[in-house]
Amino acid sequence: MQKFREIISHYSSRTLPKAIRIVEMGPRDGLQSEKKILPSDIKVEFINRLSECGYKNIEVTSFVSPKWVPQMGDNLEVFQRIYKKPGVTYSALTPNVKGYESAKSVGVPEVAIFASASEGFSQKNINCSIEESIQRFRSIMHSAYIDKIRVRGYISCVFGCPYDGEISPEAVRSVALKLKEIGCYEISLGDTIGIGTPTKTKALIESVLYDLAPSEVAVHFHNTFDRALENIFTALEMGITTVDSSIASLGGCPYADGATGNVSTEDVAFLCQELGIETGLDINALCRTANWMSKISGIPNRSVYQIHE
Ligand SMILES: CC(C)(COP(=O)([O-])OP(=O)([O-])OC[C@H]1O[C@@H](n2cnc3c(N)ncnc32)[C@H](O)[C@@H]1OP(=O)([O-])[O-])[C@@H](O)C(=O)NCCC(=O)NCCSC(=O)C[C@@](C)(O)CC(=O)[O-]
Repeated sequence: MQKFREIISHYSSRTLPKAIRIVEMGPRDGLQSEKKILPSDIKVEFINRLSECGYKNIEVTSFVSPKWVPQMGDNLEVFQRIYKKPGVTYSALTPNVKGYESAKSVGVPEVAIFASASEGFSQKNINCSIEESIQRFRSIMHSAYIDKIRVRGYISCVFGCPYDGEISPEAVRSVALKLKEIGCYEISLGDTIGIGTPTKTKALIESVLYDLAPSEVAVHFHNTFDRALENIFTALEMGITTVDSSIASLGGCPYADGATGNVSTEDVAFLCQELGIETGLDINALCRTANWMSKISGIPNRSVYQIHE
């Protein structure tokens, strides 16, 4: 809680947005690197519970190769079985046209393509160079435009890469511009290995805001070194209003050893509440869902803000 106190005292005098949108990552980024593959029944119930927490956006699964990420191998079943609450957008990751077509076959209304700011991670994660990935994504964009499916873009390794080391803000800016040019409505900046700091966050956001409006940028921090919350509030000060997070701080990345989960949704929502920022989320419902998930899956709840039932 000391961290919370520091953030509240540091940011309460700053200019922050009145409201933000939180995109829930738990079912996808959260579960994709868990050693244990959870039964589809649990995933479906998990997403149904999340749907009652007040989100507008939940990333449900990924239509990637099951040989690469077996944890998401039940993508079709999970997407088909979840209750689709009106007003909530349920999205999924698609790395190529094959994934896109599978997602479309079960009525996914929004997909996300995922590029990297580093060549090494691009090769390890999606088996092609950055430039080749952009070409693949063009084919997805072409179909998505015809099908009226919205496309979000991710950039991984925005500060550093487990294979290539430090990444410059200019490298991220260049990929962000390409994703915008091919038609992504929003680009989420992924600190995949969680090495961001407020100073680095400021430099990165300044760089991408040369080409993108703040409303076209989201931030996606993993919390490896416990800096994610400070980085988020630095981004909010700079006009960003979309934050990716994961309930119970679930997650990691199958191709970035040692990276821990996304920043906790409960922690972000609680701090926003204390700072007078509207998230639309019911914090008690979030905490109960995190407790349920942790109990049924055996995955620890790593959120700082918890309720003990
Ligand atoms: C991109 C590929 C598929 C290339 O993988 P590849 O092996 O180069 O693919 P390929 O086109 O050569 O095909 C090989 C086989 O895979 C099949 N295949 C091909 N595509 C699909 C598909 N979509 N769905 C199901 N199956 C597929 C294809 O049909 C074929 O099957 P076979 O003939 O051998 O039986 C692979 O590398 C892959 O799936 N990678 C995804 C890895 C992944 O999900 N990583 C985690 C994502 S998280 C992330 O990136 C970071 C982020 C977004 O969270 C932000 C952050 O945290 O910072």
